[in-house]
Amino acid sequence: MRIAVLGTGGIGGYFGGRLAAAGHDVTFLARGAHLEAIRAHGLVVTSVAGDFTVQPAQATDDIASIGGAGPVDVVLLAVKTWQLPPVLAALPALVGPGTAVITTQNGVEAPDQVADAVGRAAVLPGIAKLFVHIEDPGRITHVGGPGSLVVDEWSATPGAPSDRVTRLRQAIVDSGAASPVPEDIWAELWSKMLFVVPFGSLGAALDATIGELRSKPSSRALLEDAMREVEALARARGIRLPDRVVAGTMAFVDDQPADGTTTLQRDLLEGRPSELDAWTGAVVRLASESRVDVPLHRLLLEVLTARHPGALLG
Ligand SMILES: NC(=O)C1=CN([C@@H]2O[C@H](COP(=O)(O)OP(=O)(O)OC[C@H]3O[C@@H](n4cnc5c(N)ncnc54)[C@H](OP(=O)(O)O)[C@@H]3O)[C@@H](O)[C@H]2O)C=CC1
Ligand SMILES: CC(C)(CO)C(=O)C(=O)O
Repeated sequence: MRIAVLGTGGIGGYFGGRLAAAGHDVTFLARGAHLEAIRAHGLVVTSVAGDFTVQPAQATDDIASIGGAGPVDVVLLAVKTWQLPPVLAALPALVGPGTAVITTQNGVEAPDQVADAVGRAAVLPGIAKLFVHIEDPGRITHVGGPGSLVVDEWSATPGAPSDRVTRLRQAIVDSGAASPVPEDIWAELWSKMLFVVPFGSLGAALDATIGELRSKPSSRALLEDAMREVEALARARGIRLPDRVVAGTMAFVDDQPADGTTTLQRDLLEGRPSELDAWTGAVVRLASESRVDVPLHRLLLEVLTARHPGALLG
């Protein structure tokens, strides 16, 4: 398959790297010192699921040059939410009638943003579950989590995946990652939101790891309360979340590496622009639209915005 990885960070470097190592024709969009290191030494991935290096790796900082060779089969869209606008502006040149554009962003709004650029038929909502980051220029580190990338068509027929989704899931599995079949991709996307937004915003507000949040009774209770707010919002919007989704998510929380933190928390605490608007901001915004009360998320948004004035600047 001809694949464009737009954003070679934790997610793009990990899943794109595995697909390249498995023999697919992958071009990585990267920039700066990271791009230089990839060009010089390849893309080096250290992973609890097995280390590998893509060398040579096809990498560029010019999206137009990828589209210049015609549409690709798959776009793995793996930039942060606030980095989407310029990438989406260039995306149409990479998309032909059969191209699948996989979203990997946390939150629930990226699929619609991509659909506005290239149409719903191209979009495969995706959910990445793993802890992975850029360690140094050219080097990606995967420290834990399921290591999965769930994908499906926008309007999937249960039990009857499209040919391109079947091929893609098989390619992901053959590359050494997991790609479980979701019952309902939208419920899966919201379930991830229900996990990551409470974890991310409370982790940032309290400067706590997942191990600390889950082991102190006070923060554990807040985590569950925040998850219940997202559950109420999702159900109000007609999302068919699994029964007992909060209990199931807390069991998942208990299973994650104790020192795990979210990308949101790390970006906020290190003073970088962040996805706060797409995570906590989206919960508050969508709740107001759906007339659902989310006081804990409102408080977290207020506190984090006041404490990190650059957080909403993309
Ligand atoms: N990391 C994780 O464990 C998980 C992340 N996610 C989600 O996946 C998405 C991606 O996250 P993650 O991989 O951590 O992010 P990273 O910041 O690690 O990766 C994004 C990469 O894209 C690059 N980039 C952005 N715009 C451009 C551009 N126009 N041209 C070239 N390069 C560009 C960035 O470069 P630069 O640094 O120079 O801006 C960066 O290297 C997020 O929405 C996140 O919520 C989901 C599950 C787990
Ligand atoms: C918490 C984590 C690593 C879970 O996949 C995540 O999605 C993020 O930090 O963006």
